[in-house]
Amino acid sequence: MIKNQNLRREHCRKQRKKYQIHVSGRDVPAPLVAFEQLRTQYRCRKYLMKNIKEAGYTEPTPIQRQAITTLLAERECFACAPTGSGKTLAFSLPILMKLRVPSKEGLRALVLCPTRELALQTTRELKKLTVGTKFRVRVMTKALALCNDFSNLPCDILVSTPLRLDALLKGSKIDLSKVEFLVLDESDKLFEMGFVEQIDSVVAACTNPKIVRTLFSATLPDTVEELARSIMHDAIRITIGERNSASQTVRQRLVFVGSEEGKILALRQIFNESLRPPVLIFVKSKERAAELHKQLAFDNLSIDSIHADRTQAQRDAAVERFREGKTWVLIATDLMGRGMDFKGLNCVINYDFPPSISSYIHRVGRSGRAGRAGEAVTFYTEDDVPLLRSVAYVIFSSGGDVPAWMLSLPKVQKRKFKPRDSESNETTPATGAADKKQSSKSPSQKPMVKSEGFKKTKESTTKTGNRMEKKNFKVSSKNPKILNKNKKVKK
Ligand SMILES: Nc1ncnc2c1ncn2[C@@H]1O[C@H](COP(=O)(O)OP(=O)(O)OP(=O)(O)O)[C@@H](O)[C@H]1O
Repeated sequence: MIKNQNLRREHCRKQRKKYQIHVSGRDVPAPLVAFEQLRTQYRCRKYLMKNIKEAGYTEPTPIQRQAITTLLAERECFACAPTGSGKTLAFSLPILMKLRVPSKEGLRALVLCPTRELALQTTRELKKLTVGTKFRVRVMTKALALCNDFSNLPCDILVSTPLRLDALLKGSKIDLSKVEFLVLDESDKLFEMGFVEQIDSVVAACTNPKIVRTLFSATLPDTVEELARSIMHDAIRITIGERNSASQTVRQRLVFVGSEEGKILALRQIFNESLRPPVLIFVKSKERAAELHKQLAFDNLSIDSIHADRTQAQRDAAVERFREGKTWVLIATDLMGRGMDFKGLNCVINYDFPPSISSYIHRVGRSGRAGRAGEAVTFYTEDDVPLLRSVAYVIFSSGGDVPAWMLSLPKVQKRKFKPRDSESNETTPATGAADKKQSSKSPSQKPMVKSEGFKKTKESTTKTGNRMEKKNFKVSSKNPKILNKNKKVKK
């Protein structure tokens, strides 16, 4: 018996070493060896096995190996794995397995995403997995949010942005008391200022004592984990590879462009020398996106832009055309930086320097997905030097080449420059009236979070990232609102 246990432990250890799976927590379930094990050991239903096969997934990715068995064991977890490593399937698959069959009982799984675009994409992935069943997967759209009574709405899994859901909770229009699985996707983004209050109210409304809560992201700062740990129960931490690092399949380059004017010249040079569409260009604000779109309009390229000033229909169409390959070059703000999966995206260009390390990691992670090769070019000027060292380190630690002088630049203790306006403003809008109100404020205008659950004391809107950029989160020792409502909370 003891010998068998030791053998099993040794097997787990070897598996984790092979796939660079790092875990911490009590009694962590063994990682999955193969998808087939889901059928033989976990009684996975036929439809799901068929849909996994039809999606072309032959082998689980490292995060899927560990997160699937963890969630099947109904353990709460923090999962940090590189961009494009299959985190969506890592939470979708065990949720569908645990729900087993559609039910009239009401909403049983909830996935929160920071942007509407990501919510739509996640819904699409979930729908692909449920083909052949009567599972109802819904995305919380503007039209759906107008529904007056959700109790009669057939829905097993809901995907939403936090702000829209919070508005419904405030109007007592939706009941989350039956939710068995709560996923916070891109969780570090969700814990940023502006979202925390909404997350708090959603978490507090999920009163099912059996709820399993889970956080997924490619960047999970310690501060976010600490903050969430205060409400999670016996959570397991799963990290794949090095924490908060860029995907190793993306070849990353830094290009000095001298000044602002140098950027357009450098961009045209790249296009002339080696344009390999599709290309995604990141800029720091919606104004910059519109301006660059205008500048490139006569360059004989199939070009489009996506940002908060465009209507929902325009944004949806822009994403669709880019997916179909009709648009070669898409200019975007950080609205597109998180989670968006454009298969075969060859190149990301950071036209404007990213405002934080996490923004850098997520932006460049739009290419090089699912093990494919990708490329990321980041323009920088002298104004960008304060964050250059940190970005250079990220490139260096994911195997890229950077000049030695960049790594020896002085460490920036506190960001001397103001957070740029893109990430915080661009990822929240167009999810309803509340969202619009939110997005029209600059980070410095945003109200302090009053939530009693996850508290922050200082502004840190765009400061997610690795340890080089600590957030000013303060974990409240008590979370009265949540402690009262969720029985499973660790005291
Ligand atoms: N087991 C698998 N085998 C092959 N491809 C997979 C597998 N699982 C997922 N994929 C594919 O990998 C791509 C990236 O998956 P996904 O969008 O879930 O990544 P992610 O880890 O959530 O990335 P991000 O951090 O950027 O949100 C998708 O195109 C998906 O279809």
